[in-house]
Amino acid sequence: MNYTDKLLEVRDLHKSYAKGGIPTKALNGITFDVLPGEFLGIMGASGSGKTTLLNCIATIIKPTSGQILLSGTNISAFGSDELAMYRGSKIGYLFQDFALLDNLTGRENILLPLSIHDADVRLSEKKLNSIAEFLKITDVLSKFPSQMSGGQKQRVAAARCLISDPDIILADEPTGALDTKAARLLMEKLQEINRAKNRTIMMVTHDPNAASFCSRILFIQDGKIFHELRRQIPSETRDEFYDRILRVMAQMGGGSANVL
Ligand SMILES: Nc1ncnc2c1ncn2[C@@H]1O[C@H](COP(=O)(O)OP(=O)(O)OP(=O)(O)O)[C@@H](O)[C@H]1O
Repeated sequence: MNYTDKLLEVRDLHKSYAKGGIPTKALNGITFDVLPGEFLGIMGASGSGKTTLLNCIATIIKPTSGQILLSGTNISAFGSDELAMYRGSKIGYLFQDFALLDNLTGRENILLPLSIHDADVRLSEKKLNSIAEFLKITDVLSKFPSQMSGGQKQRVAAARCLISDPDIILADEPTGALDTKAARLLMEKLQEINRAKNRTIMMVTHDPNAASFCSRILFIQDGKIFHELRRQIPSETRDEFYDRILRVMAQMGGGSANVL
């Protein structure tokens, strides 16, 4: 593996879908890097290509052209064994709708990635208990997803991401199905995961409030990068960063937080 100080390098990424015979250009030449320890937000109007970008990095879909390198290794060239290893241990994916298995308890859902890899049971339990305490989900570990609140489900999903120590956590609208209070608690936890646990996070969001927890934001328009904002840490408060996010959103169209 080639050494690089960039965790992720996305180079001239294109993705076209053939929809009803008419190709849709979802990504139209996207290039950026992610450094270890960054909390990168991806914003943009509906249909601008955010999920497509995240899913290319997650190897859920294949780009039409361009390169994605993780720690210097081109993931687009992976064979099926390497892909399975990459998905299982290098990335964690947090979905808007949690993607928990309904017939498994919180504990079983969280341990699932480890049980697939035959991990040491006692070590796994120890790790699980410390992550559960951190995410304030200890009391729901023996409950099924149908017995949990939305916020608890998303924190269980976050614990499932953390348990396999991924290099990067990809999150697609993780607060999209949560009320304001649960969304805030999740974002505070993600920020702590990023800062105190030094995890790299890349998060797609429509919500400027959620985005204000990020250290940098890429704004996507028509499959291209339109603008980039970087939070001045520690001098810039989250409120000040939020105001700058709103201003870019206004420039991108409509002037209302709801348009993106
Ligand atoms: N499987 C697919 N087949 C055909 N077209 C698709 C497919 N997935 C996405 N698209 C199209 O690609 C473009 C980008 O979609 P994408 O889901 O990446 O946007 P997005 O920014 O995540 O949108 P949203 O914020 O609404 O989730 C859109 O025009 C969409 O209709």
